[in-house]
Amino acid sequence: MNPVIESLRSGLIVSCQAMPHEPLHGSHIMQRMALAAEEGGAVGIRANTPDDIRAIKDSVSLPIIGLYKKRYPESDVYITPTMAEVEAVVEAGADMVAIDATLRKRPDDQSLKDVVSMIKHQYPDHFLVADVSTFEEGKYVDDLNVDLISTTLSGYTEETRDIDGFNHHLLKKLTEICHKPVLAEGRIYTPELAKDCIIYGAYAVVVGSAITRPQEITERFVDEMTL
Ligand SMILES: CC(=O)N[C@H](C=O)[C@@H](O)[C@H](O)[C@H](O)COP(=O)(O)O
Repeated sequence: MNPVIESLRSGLIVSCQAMPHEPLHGSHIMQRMALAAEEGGAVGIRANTPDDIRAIKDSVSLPIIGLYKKRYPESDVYITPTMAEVEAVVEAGADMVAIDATLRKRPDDQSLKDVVSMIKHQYPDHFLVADVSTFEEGKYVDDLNVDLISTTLSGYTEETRDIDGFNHHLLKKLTEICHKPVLAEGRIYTPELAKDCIIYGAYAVVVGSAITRPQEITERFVDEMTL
């Protein structure tokens, strides 16, 4: 296995993301978050937008899963939706590129299969992370030329919107059938759950909000304290 992928095994990947409406938005802040994650023992960083990726690349030596969230009116696909965003993520210095790997209509009307082959053809040295929401999507993409599969979108698509919390069931099913390493991602709020994900067979665990979104962390405390 490639040393970059190998370095992620059984480790914690910290997603450092803040959208424009969030209090911690800003590449400098995400760079500090990523530094803190590195200091704490993370094995990788997941980051959104070319600016954040560049800033993090400047000061952190961990491999970066880059993505670029962009909304197009004609499609619900927003995680690195077209080749233009893939190119921007690669140019910014990401080692891996995460894309929406659901079977939904894409903004440029390309099929997922074609997008995956284009990316691997154009960027053969970059690793491709397929963000899925269901078992069927994971099974489908496992046969394409992707390097890792992540449970990122479970709970965020029409088909899965009733799923609340981390989807253990999806992780277990994917780790059973997929030939590619599977990342556990999405609403993993505790170290205990992250450890369980590794026990269930996750190759590595991606944690975002529980580490890097203090407004959400505060909210969970406040909710829990409401008698
Ligand atoms: C659904 C979607 O757009 N997820 C995004 C993907 O990059 C991020 O907003 C999440 O923070 C990331 O997946 C980590 O998940 P969590 O923050 O729940 O630990």
